[in-house]
Amino acid sequence: MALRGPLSRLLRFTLSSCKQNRSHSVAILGAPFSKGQKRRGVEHGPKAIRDAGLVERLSNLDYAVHDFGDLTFKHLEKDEHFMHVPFPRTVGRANQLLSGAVSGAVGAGHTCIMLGGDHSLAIGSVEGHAQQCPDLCLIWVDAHADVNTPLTSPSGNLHGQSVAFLLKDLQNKMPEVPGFSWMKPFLSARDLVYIGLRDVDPGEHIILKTLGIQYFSMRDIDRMGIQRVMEVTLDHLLARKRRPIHLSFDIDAFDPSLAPATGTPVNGGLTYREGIYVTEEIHNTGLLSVMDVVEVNPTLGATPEALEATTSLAVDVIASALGQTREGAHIIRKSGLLVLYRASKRTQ
Ligand SMILES: NC(=[NH2+])NCCC[C@H](N)C(=O)O
Ligand SMILES: [Mn+2]
Ligand SMILES: [Mn+2]
Repeated sequence: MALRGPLSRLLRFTLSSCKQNRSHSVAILGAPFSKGQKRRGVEHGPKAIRDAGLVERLSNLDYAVHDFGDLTFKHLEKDEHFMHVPFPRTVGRANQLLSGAVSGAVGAGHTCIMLGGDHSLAIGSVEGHAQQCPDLCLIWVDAHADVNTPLTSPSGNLHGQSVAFLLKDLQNKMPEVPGFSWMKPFLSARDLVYIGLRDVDPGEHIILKTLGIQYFSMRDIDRMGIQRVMEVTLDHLLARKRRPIHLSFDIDAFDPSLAPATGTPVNGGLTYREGIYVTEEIHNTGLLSVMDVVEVNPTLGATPEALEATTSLAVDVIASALGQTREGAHIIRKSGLLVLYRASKRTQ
């Protein structure tokens, strides 16, 4: 597992503190990895999202954009199933590498955008973020809860189990999966909120209920409206104290009519406006520290248009999480400084 030049340089430059107010510099980390599930193609996600114009869009938002390229993941030869879980050591090693890269980027003061790859990558991404920011909170936007343990998982796929590896509260329910001895669970159930759920396995439902995890299913969004959902989400996570946000955004949270190029689509997902509202509100906290965008699988777009819709949607949610507004913005002079004026910030 080797690192490319700029990334290895980044890793050497780590600071221990976690800044509360994120800088105006963004690190992009590509994670072309697909072994957390059985459909190949999702490893081409980072290239497809870059090709949809990501760097240019973020530069237009006035960020210093540092694209650190793609990590290089190796498939381990001797990697037998663990129970019915495929490629445990390969997934474990990939996440260990990614964890170091995310920790390096956050430590160097960047807001970090991790482009997947499948959602098993959130294990390393959140773990690396927590190395720098132990008090982080996690917003998981997804059709799925991804909180199966190897014992509850119907598929065995690790992309459906990422959250179980993170949660302290599940420690005694998790067997020792080979490839993951480098990490320990660190997240409390109360530091996590789900948005967009609509395909939750029975074992996952037991976990959500017994741990009292705050979640908003698509039915909750229908009932409460996305504005109230975000109000309760941010209140739940930030009312006691302001702290860094990790946003893990699975593109299958969106309705498949908007994001068809993904491996496990589920009908009845977020509308474009609901998804963008989620990221706008997260941006407005000023606390976004790391964002994952995962499960874009370019080989599953039935037509070039279907693929284009999915990748440009991925770019839109990233830009929105980083401050692109629908109402517009302009530069003003304030005590001798030029500052970007966004009217939506007035209501904070
Ligand atoms: N990251 C995802 N798209 N996860 C889909 C998970 C589907 C199912 N719950 C499973 O455990 O296999
Ligand atoms: Mn999903
Ligand atoms: Mn997911």
